[in-house]
Amino acid sequence: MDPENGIHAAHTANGAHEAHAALEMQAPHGDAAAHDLEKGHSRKLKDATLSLSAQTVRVSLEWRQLNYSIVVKKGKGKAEEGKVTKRILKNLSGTVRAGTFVAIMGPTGSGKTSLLNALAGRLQRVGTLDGEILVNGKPRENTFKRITAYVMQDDVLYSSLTVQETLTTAALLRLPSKMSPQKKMERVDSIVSELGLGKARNTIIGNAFRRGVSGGERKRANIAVEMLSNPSMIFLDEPTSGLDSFQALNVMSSLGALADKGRTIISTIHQPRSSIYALFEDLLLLSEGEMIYFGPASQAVAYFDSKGLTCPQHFNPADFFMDKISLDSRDPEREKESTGRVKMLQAEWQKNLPEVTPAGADVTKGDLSKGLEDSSLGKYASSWILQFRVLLWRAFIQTSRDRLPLMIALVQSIVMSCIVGALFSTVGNDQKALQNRTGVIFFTTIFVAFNGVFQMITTFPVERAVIARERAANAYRVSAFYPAKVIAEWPLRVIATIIFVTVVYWIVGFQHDAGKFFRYLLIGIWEFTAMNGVGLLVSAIAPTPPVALALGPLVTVICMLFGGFYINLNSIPVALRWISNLSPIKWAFIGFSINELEGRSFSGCANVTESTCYSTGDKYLRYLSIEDYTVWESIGYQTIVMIGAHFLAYITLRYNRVRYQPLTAIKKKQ
Ligand SMILES: Nc1ncnc2c1ncn2[C@@H]1O[C@H](COP(=O)(O)OP(=O)(O)OP(=O)(O)O)[C@@H](O)[C@H]1O
Repeated sequence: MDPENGIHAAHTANGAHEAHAALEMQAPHGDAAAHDLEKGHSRKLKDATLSLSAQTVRVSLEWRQLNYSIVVKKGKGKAEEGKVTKRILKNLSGTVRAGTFVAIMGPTGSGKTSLLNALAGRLQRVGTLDGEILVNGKPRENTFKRITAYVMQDDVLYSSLTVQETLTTAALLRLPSKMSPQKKMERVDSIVSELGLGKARNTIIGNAFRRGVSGGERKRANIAVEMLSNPSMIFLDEPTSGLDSFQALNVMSSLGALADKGRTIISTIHQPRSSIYALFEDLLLLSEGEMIYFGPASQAVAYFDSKGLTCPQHFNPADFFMDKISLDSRDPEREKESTGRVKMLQAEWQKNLPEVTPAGADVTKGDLSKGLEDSSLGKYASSWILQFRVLLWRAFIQTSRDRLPLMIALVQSIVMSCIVGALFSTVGNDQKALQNRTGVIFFTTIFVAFNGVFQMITTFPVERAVIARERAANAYRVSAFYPAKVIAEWPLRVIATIIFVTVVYWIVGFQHDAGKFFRYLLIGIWEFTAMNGVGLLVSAIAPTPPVALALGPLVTVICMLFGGFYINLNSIPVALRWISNLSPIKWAFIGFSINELEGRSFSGCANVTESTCYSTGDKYLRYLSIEDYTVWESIGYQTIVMIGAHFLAYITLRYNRVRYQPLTAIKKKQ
């Protein structure tokens, strides 16, 4: 079957189906974002397949003498002085015409992702990139990012949102404010239709622990999010990784259809099956950072044939090329033979280069700003307040549906409060009771602290990948994201702390006074909120989730050490006292202790003269060196620590971001 006709036929059939499915779809309920969603859904799908290409400017891309190298090691001894530089991309030149579907193929480590990232402006600020990259004949500028999309290899999406909700939030955030909500929803519908996501529309994205859409649908949802801004050029890194061959064909067919509509598609791919290979218009083969072939995919077999490498009949050309351009290091003989072949192919390509990709050939000229839907826009498409509302809604939905972490915290609270209750229920009122009461108080501070930190370090580091992607696309400000996240999640996360503190307070038999109880509860809630900030700070600093999981307990234990229980606050060396002032555990311990012990009498000192006998709680507070504070002062200091922790977490999140090589300042090779 002609793959192109196949795609078109499937696409048209899908279009009708999606339109029908969209009309039947249930709109989620909730706040303003959801309201926008409902409006979008209740409308008639007048033009579900509204052509995105109508507004798309055609974009071509050229690159000349592109070199990318990184310093992998710096020598120590004199003989090794200087740097060891690894050349990842070597003198690459080429042109991608507007509206073509280009596949970048090559063995692992050949530089495919590096080239894709260099062209897309997503190469991290590691190493040196030089050469020339032109878009429609001109150097890239900031507009370039707004008319292009980049689809990462990993599908980083919120697992508990449905496909529809994922796309709706993305549309509300990324499309210009002056576009009406209805138009935004039309855009969502049209993309759902274009990418064949109709059936999956109301299914959650899912993850390894929770079944959601299929791998192919998740990949298409990922592509759909990036498609919302109606990009003229789409870069994709291994869009078929992790998919079975049928799903892979579906995804690649969808991309082929997008190219047919005038978009330029550049995608890396590992080893496509022959029906996927047939979808590519142009093929770029890389080996060891050098070009082996770049031209029509249909002529690649003939090109290899002309170099003495004949592809057997009925053999997948992609497999054949990979066999011929990979280095085989299984034994020295094979390595020598394969190295010689790759070098020959690299040299042959260099000879052909001026003829095959003449500078400026087939280059589309055109003003990129014509591809912008709102050229007056600043860095962000939507206003701060809309971003805040949408992110608040999303954070609430994600957290309330992601029940496992909440359930774990809840079960921990119930189990631990029962154990603590059983252990301390006969705590009494004698001298031993003093030790027992302060023991249970300190244990409460520790439990609440771990609860606050763990709920963040087990969820937020994973979420950071999504945030990184969204920030790279300038979807929203961190100043909108951070408060929305904290405010939306807090009511759900704090429940475990409320249960623990309440049960322990009454089972142990702390003072039967409503005012005292509510102050005690407030101290616990405040400590939890402060430790939430510490958890977010740790997660924002940690480069990976495992680092966050290691760092979180470490920081909590330090807070514990300086908490005033293991070491008397006056015994802490003066130079280190500032650390204890930063510990939410210390302020909670002080608040809890004063609230419970102040004004309370303890038996067992009638005939005792030793100063270690404490007839009143106030005496014991003096012994703990916390008699100078009041409950409200401890809450006040805790408030400062809480605000400080959240502020630092926000600042870290804001500035600890991936930095890319500049778009324009590529140095020309001398
Ligand atoms: N930041 C970096 N530090 C060190 N080496 C790097 C870095 N980035 C890329 N490389 C190296 O450059 C080479 C090309 O990497 P790249 O990811 O572009 O290859 P690839 O063809 O996409 O590989 P794969 O198919 O395995 O994803 C590899 O040897 C890789 O180890």
